[in-house]
Amino acid sequence: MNYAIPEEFVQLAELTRQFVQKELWPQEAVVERLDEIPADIRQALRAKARELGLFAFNMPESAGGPGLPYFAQVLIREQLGQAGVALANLVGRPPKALMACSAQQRKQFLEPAVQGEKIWAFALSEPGAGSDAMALSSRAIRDGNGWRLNGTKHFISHGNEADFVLVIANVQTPEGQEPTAFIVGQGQPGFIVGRVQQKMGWRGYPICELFFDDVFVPDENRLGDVGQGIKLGLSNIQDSRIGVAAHCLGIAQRAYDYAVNHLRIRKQFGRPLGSFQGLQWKVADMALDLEQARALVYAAAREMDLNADARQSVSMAKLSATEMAGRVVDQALQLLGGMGYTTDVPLEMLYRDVRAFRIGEGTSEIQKNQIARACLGKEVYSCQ
Ligand SMILES: Cc1cc2nc3c(=O)[nH]c(=O)nc-3n(C[C@H](O)[C@H](O)[C@H](O)COP(=O)(O)OP(=O)(O)OC[C@H]3O[C@@H](n4cnc5c(N)ncnc54)[C@H](O)[C@@H]3O)c2cc1C
Repeated sequence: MNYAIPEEFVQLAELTRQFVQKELWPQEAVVERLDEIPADIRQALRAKARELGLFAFNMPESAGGPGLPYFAQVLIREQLGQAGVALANLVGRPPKALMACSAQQRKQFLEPAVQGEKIWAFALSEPGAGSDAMALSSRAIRDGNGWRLNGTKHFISHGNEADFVLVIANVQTPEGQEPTAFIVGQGQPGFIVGRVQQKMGWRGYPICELFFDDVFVPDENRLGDVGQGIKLGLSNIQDSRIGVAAHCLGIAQRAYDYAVNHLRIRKQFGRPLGSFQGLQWKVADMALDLEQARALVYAAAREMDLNADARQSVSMAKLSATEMAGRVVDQALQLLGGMGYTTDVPLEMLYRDVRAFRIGEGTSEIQKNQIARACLGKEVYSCQ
């Protein structure tokens, strides 16, 4: 399909495609086996991503990033999605919430994040607060020139290895509980890394429990104002959702390409598999499914570039692309037969990896809520 992609964005996507295929694909087997990215490989790949200008591709120029439009970011992320999740994420995307850094905080937090010198984790989810992010039980209480932070977080990506964690906790004010963002450094007294949570896919990409036991946070490590925590934490939720959607296009495309190639060369009953009409129709369904999702993702990114309220379109794109990728990878694996189930080909990895995207950055059900709210209007939608 012709999406009238500007030539410079086509080149960016091509540069990313080559990086993925030359640098990331060869490391997938070792990451899958070890469930971690060895330090030397991690450093080399981060350096390469920086050299190619891909690092922090999500950041605006004012933060030292390339200032790419969302459409270009989506094209890059789509290509990165063709690699295993942990490797794809080495191309850092610092939390956009850091844009709220004060002039003083920029040097210490924002700049090292954009340059890839410091790794960040974002800690919102708790055992009692998932889709309902407002149900936080983490608390911060005023203590002299700072705060005492107590609480438990879980599922925190890179929480065990991040230099800094952006923690959202409630502060009691006369108006009630006000979610507020705090920056906590690794190794600070009372900051305890708990279990690395074992999971189905995303090997080499740790998620873990974090405990905050009376951690002292100086006031200069508060990000934004009291009460701005959820707003800040979720300030890049549209970016994250469109990014996940684009990533899933990449996963699905890789699986689809693998399956189509297999149908061309594999023969059974004396004929290429691709000559059986039952399988041809599967390919047609996969191609259609993929292209429908791609059209939604590209359209939503363009809407974001127009500074429009793109919440409904982004939720449609996220819902459509993540669900589509699950279906396409499943069919692709089926088309490879027994080979698809082995670790000799990447389909079983993609099958495991793709599942989490229907959960993170707002589940499929939460995307439907967002879409329905826009369709029905807030008053009717929220009427009890
Ligand atoms: C791989 C991975 C990485 C993650 N990384 C991070 C991270 O770095 N930082 C972080 O803070 N969090 C992270 N998370 C957590 C993630 O954001 C949550 O898992 C997600 O928001 C869903 O919350 P939950 O798991 O508590 O599910 P729940 O909210 O308990 O939902 C359970 C089920 O109920 C459904 N449901 C809930 N409410 C409604 C409703 N109102 N209407 C209809 N259905 C509903 C959900 O869709 C889901 O199917 C990560 C999760 C995963 C899997």
